[in-house]
Parts: sequence; C-alpha cells; structure tokens
Amino acid sequence: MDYSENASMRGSHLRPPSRITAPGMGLHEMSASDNNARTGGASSMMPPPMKHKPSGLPEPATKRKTLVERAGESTQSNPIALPTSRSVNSAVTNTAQAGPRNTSFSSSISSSSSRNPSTTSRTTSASSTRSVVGSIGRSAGNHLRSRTAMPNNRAVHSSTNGTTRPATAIGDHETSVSDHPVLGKRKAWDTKGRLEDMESLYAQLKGQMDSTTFERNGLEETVNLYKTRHDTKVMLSTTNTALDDSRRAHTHEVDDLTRKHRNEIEDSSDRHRKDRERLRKEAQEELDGLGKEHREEIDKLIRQHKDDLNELENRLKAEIEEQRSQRLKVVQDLSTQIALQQQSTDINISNKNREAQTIREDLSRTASELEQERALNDSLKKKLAEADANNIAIDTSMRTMKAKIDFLESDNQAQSQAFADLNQKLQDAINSANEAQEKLRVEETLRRKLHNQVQELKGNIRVFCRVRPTLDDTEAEAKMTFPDAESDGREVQVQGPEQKSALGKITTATNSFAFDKVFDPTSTNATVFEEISQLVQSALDGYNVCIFCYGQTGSGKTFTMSSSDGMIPRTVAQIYSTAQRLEEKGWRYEMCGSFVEVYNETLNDLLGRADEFDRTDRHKITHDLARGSTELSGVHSVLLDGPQSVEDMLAQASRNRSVAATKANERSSRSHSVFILKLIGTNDATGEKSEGTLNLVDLAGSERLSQSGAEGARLKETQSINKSLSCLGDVIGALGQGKEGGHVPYRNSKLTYLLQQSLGGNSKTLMFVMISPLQLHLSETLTSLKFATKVHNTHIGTAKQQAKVKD
Ligand SMILES: Nc1ncnc2c1ncn2[C@@H]1O[C@H](COP(=O)(O)OP(=O)(O)OP(=O)(O)O)[C@@H](O)[C@H]1O
Repeated sequence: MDYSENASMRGSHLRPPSRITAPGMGLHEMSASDNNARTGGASSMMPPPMKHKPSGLPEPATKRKTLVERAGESTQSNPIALPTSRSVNSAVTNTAQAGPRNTSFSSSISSSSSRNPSTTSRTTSASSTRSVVGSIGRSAGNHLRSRTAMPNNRAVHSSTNGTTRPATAIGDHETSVSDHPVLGKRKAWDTKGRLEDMESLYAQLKGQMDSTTFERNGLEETVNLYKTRHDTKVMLSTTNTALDDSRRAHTHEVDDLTRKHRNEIEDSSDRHRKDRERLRKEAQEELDGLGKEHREEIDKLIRQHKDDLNELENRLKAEIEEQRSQRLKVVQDLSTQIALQQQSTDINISNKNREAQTIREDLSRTASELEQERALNDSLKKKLAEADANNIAIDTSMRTMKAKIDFLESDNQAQSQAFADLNQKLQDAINSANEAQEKLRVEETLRRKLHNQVQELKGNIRVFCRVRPTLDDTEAEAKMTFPDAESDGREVQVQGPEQKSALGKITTATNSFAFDKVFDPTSTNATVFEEISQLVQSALDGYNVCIFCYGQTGSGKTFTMSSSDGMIPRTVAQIYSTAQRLEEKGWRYEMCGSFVEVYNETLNDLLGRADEFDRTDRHKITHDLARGSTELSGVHSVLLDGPQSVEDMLAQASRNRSVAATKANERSSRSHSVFILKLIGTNDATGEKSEGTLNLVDLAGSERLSQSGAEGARLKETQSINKSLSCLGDVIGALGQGKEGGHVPYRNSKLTYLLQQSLGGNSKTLMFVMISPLQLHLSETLTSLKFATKVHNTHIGTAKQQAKVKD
C-alpha cells in the first residue's frame, strides 16, 4: 500500500497531503469510511477507523458520494443490477480522462495491482489462519447460497435480507472449522470427502478472493480517487491561497496603480490646468491681438465706409443738383411760359384797358359830340329861325339880287376872273403848308442835331450833385452851403472836420466843389428831372445814355432813381409822351425795359425769379460792337407801352429784391441795380431808324471798407462793391485820357462790362453824386465829392448816334 501510494505520488507529481504521509494511516484511513464501517465485525479484524479530521478546506455544500456509496445506492434501488468491475473501471477511466495525471494514477494502480498480486494475499494472510479458514468456510456457504440467487458469480456483493453488504467483509464470517456447515458434516475419517469439500471450498474461496481482489482494486482506485480529490482540494486550497495572495497583490497593485493613476491624474490635471492657463493666456493675447487687428480693420472699414458714404453723398448731391437744375430749368421754362402768358395777358389787359379807355374817350367824345350836336341843333334851330327870318330877308335880298343879277349879267366876265384868282390863292396856300411841313421835319432833324451838339458841348460825362434833406431833426447836420443856388446852382461848399495844428489851434477847412449842377436839399425829383430830360431825349434820338447814382448808403440814390416820382418813372413817362408827339412827325417807337442787379459780381434778373438769384453765369453779357448794343441772356425784357407797365415792372423788381434780401440783409444797398430801356424808333416818312439805350443805375453804397467794419458775408459784399466802384473809376479815368483805341478796362468788373456800351465815346453819361447832410457822414461825403470831382474833370470823346437811314 505504501508502495502503491508512493508510486501513485510519484506518478501524479502532486504534493502528498500531510495526512496521507502520516505512518500507519494508509488504507485503514480509507477503510474506515462510513460505508465500510457499517459492519461491526470488521472492527475486530481491522484497526479502528480514524475519525475524520477536518482537512482545513471548506466542506462542499453537498458531500459527493463515493463510488461504493453510489454502488450501494444502486443495489438498494435495484438489487438485481450489481455494480461491475467495468463500472468501477469506467469511473476510474472517467477520472483518468480528467487529466494525464489521473491517467498515470490509474495506470499506477493497475500496475501495482498486477505487479504485486501477492500483496493482497499477503495482507489477507496477515490475519490469523483461523479466521481465514472460518471465513472461507462461511464465505463458501454464503457463496453457495448466493450462487443460487446471483447468476453472476463475478458479483462482488451479496444481497441478504434486502441489504447490500460489501464482499470484502471477510471478518464478518469468521467461524471455527468445526462449526463449518460443510466441513462439519463429513466424518473425520472421510478425508477424501473432506478434501473434496476443501477443494470445492477452496475453489469458492478462490473465486471470492478474486472477487475481493477485484473489489480491492476498485477500492484502491477509489482511494486513489480520493487522494486525487484531496490533492485537488489541497491544490485548490493552495490555489485559493495563491489566489488570495494574488488578489491581495492585485489589490495592492490596483491600489498602487490607483494611487499612481491618481497621482498621474493630479499631475495631468495640474499640467492640464497649467496648459489651460497658458492656452488661456495665449488665447487672451491672441484675442487681444485679434481684437486690435479687428479694431484696426473695423476702423479701416469705417474709414472706407465713410469715404464711400462721402463719395455716395457727393454723387447723390451731384445727382440731386443735376435733378434740381433740371427741375429748375423746367420750372424756369414754365415760369417763362407763365411770364410770357402773364405778359401777353398783361398786354391783352392793357390793350383792353386801352380799348376801354378809347371807348370811354369815344363815349365821352360821343357824349360831348352829342352835346355839341344838341348845341348845334339848338343853334341850328336858332339858325333855322334866323334862317326863316333870313329867308324873308333872303327873299328880299333875292329880289334885290335878282335885280343885281340882272345888273351883273351885264358884267359876267369880270366875276369869272375873280373866282379863278381865289382858286389860285387856295392852291398857293396848300403848297406853302406842305413846304412848311417839310421844313418842320427837316427842322426836327436839325433840332436833334443841334440838341446833341448842345449835349456834347455840355460834355459827354456830366456830374450832378444832390444833397438830401435831413430826415430827423435830432441829427447833427454838416455845414454845407450852396453859394450860387439862386443863379447857376453849380457849387457846394462843405466845411471839413476840425483839425488841430501843431500849435494846438483848431481849424476847419471849407471844401468847395463845383459840378454841372448842384441840387440843394430843397430840390425835388421834378426839378432834377428837368435837368436830365434832355439826356432822355438823346436816348430817343438814338444815343446810348447812362445815368448813375453814386453815394454812400442812405444818401438818397434809390429815392432819386426808383421812387414813384423818381428818374425811372419820369424818364419812361417822358419817352412815352415824346414818342406820341413824334408820331406826328413820322416816328414810331418801340420801348423794351429790363431790370437787373449786380450782386457780388453776379448778374441777377430782377424781373425773373428771386430763387434763381446769385447763380454764377446764369446770365451772359454779349456786346454787339457794330450796333453798339448789349444782349443779356435769360433776362426778361418787358415791352413798355405806357406808364402803368413801368410801375408794374418796378414793383416786381422791388418784390424780388425784398425776397432775396432774406438771404442778405439790406440787399438793395449792397447791390447795383440797372434799369435798361431800349428805344427803337422808325420814321417811315423819312426812312430813318434809331436805336438807343438808356441805363439808369442805382449803385451800391460806396462807404469805405475801413469805416464800415464789415465782416464775413458783409465784408465780401463790401469788397465786391468797392472793387466794382473802383473799376468804374478806372473806366472813367481811361476814357478821360481820350486815347484812340486805348485800352479801357471794362472787363474788370461785371458792372463796367455790363455798361460798356453806355460808358465812353459812344454814349452820354450822367453821374449823380448823392450826399448825406449829416455831420456823422461828413467823411464819406467828402470822399464821394472828391471822387465826383475827378469824374467831372474827365472829358470823354464825342458820342455817336446809333441812327440808321433806311435803304
Ligand atoms: N431828396 C430827398 N427828399 C426826401 N427824402 C429823401 C431824399 N433823399 C433820400 N430820402 C430818404 O432818405 C432815406 C434813404 O434814401 P435812399 O434809400 O434813397 O438812400 P440810398 O442811397 O438809396 O440808400 P441805399 O444805398 O441803402 O439804397 C429814404 O428814407 C429816403 O426816402
């Protein structure tokens, strides 16, 4: 057994369990299993079974049954189906199939069994011979009994009383030979019989021995199986311990790894935090950079956008301006049409008025004629009565005449001669009347010639001085005297400002100025006009005439020129009446009036629209040097056929100036106004034609820039006024030099260029210098008088008449 164990131990390579290695334990330990311990007799033959000691391994929940137990169960459940060695072998084989170690374990069992066939018998022989013999005897008896009940003589177990008993319970049948049921029946001398019985018994015993050997082998296999199981348990325990160690190690490792991982996580987190911080800083810096770039880009875009906007605005402004100009043009065209319609309407109205006037005159004439007719009728009635009376007287005288006829018939020849004489006298009278008419026409032409000769003798540029009256009694007057007012009225004396000499003596100088005519403050517009009416006549005669008023603001220029009884209305009235008068002499006149102003070197049409004022180059000035005429583009020219049309024209000009004055205060004072009257006369009888222009100019205030203290727009106005007045002086000065073909700087200002045809050799010029009587204006007064004196001392060449003779 020990050998077998050792062999199996060697074959299995498993560590032997500690219990098994204990001496004397071996098979007894296994034989003391619960199943084998059920037979009480066995205890006397075999060492007492060891109590089962706990192995230290945990017991399985349900204890696995041994093969013997299972075999017993099978026997109990089926007494006929006994376990065979094949089933044990198969169990062993099954166990062996579990692994190579079991295989070797099984083989070691079989080999040990085969190698030591005597081991079993020796072990059995270790019991006493008696017990063996008794046992053989009982076994043989049992065997015989059981052979009748059990067909299979190879069965290991016998079944008695329904219980399974292991065949190995040899000690169970231990009896003496004398008590043997078979051996006891032979006689003592029947040795042969006994020998036969012994042989038979021996055969049975041998069979049992074989069976027992076989069973023993099975049991050994079982023991080996248990050993294997035990080894397995030990292995399992070791494995569990190793597993626990491994688990602990694993736990430690896991802890270490966790710790390490945690540390790594913390490091990583720290790194990540630092990276995040760095990235955040970088991002912030990048963001700042981007923000800066973005802001610069935005600024750039804004600038570009502003440029675009400005460009767009300029373009839009240009478009708006263009549209505005187009619309203005349309409006202007419409205005022109309306003005033309208005003009034609005005003409129609004035025609109608004239017709009405004519009708009224006809009516009054008819009424007066009717009155005359009535008177005539009355007188005729009277005459009829007288005629009746006369009739009687005539009858009387007829009779007397008849008597006389009778008397005269005797002298008929003499009477015929008397009638012929009378006819001749009548014809002579008619002829002399025609001759007188013709002489009158010639004399008219001669008168014109003589008149203009007189004007030329007076000088082609004359200067009149007019001092306006004081308007407010509280204002201090300058000391002015008019020494020859009662006679020629050509001189004015003005006491200058006080001057302190080097010795401290205060003196005042009296300045004397002489002009063609001086009008004192008492002079009226009618008086003034008498003096200029002859110049107006010159315009009718085909001369270009220019009358302008010069003087500081408030000195009376507009009052003299444009007031209701000023020079302009009086001039037109005179021309109108003169033209009518000249109709008798064959002259028919056409009068056209224009009214313009020059403001800041820009020409404005005062008969046009105020909102079109101050547009540069709106009106262009062109001169026809051959005809000595001037054309103004886009300027309204109104046909003047009576005093009323002149009044309307002046009113419209005044309205426009007051509208424009909202833009620049006191506009009338700050601009030059020019009333242009064109007079075209034709004489069908003589074939004569005349074309003259009369310019009546109201100049802007001439106060000096240093004294006016003007600023801004007012400064520009003043500079413009001073420039044009200075240019006027230059033109007059150049004309005064009288050089043939010499340069006259007309183009230096708009005003002189406008008046080019009315200033100089081809025209008659009259300058009014207007004077304020106030002490306050003394300085400007003296300046104006000095300028006027210069002009007065200028001699301009002979004027030429623009008359043309019909072909
Ligand atoms: N001879 C005069 N008789 C009565 N009043 C006058 C006379 N001359 C001017 N006035 C008055 O003096 C004031 C200023 O005259 P006016 O407006 O004609 O001056 P002006 O020189 O034309 O001024 P401005 O240059 O500003 O047009 C007006 O009230 C006007 O009626």
